[in-house]
Amino acid sequence: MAAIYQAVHRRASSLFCRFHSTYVKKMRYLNELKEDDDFCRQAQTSGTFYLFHNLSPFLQKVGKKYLLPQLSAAEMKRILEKMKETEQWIEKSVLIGCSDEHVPHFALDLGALEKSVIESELQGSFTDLRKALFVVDVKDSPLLASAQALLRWHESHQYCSKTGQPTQKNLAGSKRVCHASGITYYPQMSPVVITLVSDGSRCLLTRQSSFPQGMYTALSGFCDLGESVEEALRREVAEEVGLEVESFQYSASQHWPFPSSCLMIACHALVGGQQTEISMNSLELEEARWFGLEEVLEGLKRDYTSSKQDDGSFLPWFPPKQAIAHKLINEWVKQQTSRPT
Ligand SMILES: NC(=O)c1ccc[n+]([C@@H]2O[C@H](COP(=O)([O-])OP(=O)(O)OC[C@H]3O[C@@H](n4cnc5c(N)ncnc54)[C@H](O)[C@@H]3O)[C@@H](O)[C@H]2O)c1
Ligand SMILES: [Mg+2]
Repeated sequence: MAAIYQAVHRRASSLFCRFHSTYVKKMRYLNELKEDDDFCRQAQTSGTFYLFHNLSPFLQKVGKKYLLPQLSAAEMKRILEKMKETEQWIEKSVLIGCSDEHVPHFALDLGALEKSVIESELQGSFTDLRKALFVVDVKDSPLLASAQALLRWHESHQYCSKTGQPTQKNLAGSKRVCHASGITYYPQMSPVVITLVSDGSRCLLTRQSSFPQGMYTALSGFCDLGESVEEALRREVAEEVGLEVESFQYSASQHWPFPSSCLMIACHALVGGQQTEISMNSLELEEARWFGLEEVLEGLKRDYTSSKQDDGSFLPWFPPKQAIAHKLINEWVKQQTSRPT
């Protein structure tokens, strides 16, 4: 009965959808896949698959480029047969999007299978996300980050935290349910505020000891439970560098997979000209200092390799364009260079 209702509902929505844009149709289609297990199971037979192994994405190197291959359902079956595994593996995949033509995309972690066999069969390698994210085409990195985040969430939410019983994912992987308690778990992320503080003519960039040598970035911090974005922003700036924010402006947001699923909320903040002396919290930061426009422009031209000096020290460089900190720094430069002198 439920299946008939869903089929009728789908027919009605597709008629209704004739008047909708490609984007709206796509979002409605994805939503249906999340809500209807049978529909999603059927979609898995015509979808494409991105492979992971213990959360490392599968990449192919072609010339100097790293490609993110999508396997068809037929190729998936062939690989699984070759490894003497059943097609049921496909049901372990999670939905991560679809094309404008409604070809659904799934991510599947084959961590329990022999890595080297898959790598030689498909002529590529499973690559740590910390490398993969920065070598694939920039347009592919958000997909890679969110696919890994969803797979990671499922891997770490196999059991109900109330009953200790196994939880079960829906076909699309948009939730997990504990049938003993009836609790539904949804994928979670932690909100983080990232703030480029300026005093009007300089910007404040910081280093943690865990960063690659020479890399400086904007201040960041996890939001505490119950805090608004503006409260978290003011608190983090006060905690980490001892300054009081006068005003701030939202810039953009980004999903970030490290350490696991953050929603980065990026802002520009101003501190008063009278109040620019940094009092750094050395438990959290290794260095925090003001950078002038010239130094920022020079830093933007460098990366890890080119910042290394003959004596082994590193000149400042900033996060690559995949990181939202890069956007904040670029926006600050634009604002400084477009100001009337
Ligand atoms: N994409 C970017 O451009 C960009 C730039 C800077 C930082 N980041 C990310 O922002 C994240 C947070 O920045 P930070 O390290 O300065 O934060 P932070 O200043 O809040 O300090 C981190 C500490 O906060 C605690 N903490 C509180 N809530 C936490 C939670 N939900 N998850 C993990 N730890 C929590 C832990 O003790 C942790 O060591 C980092 O993990 C980093 O990957 C991204
Ligand atoms: Mg911080």
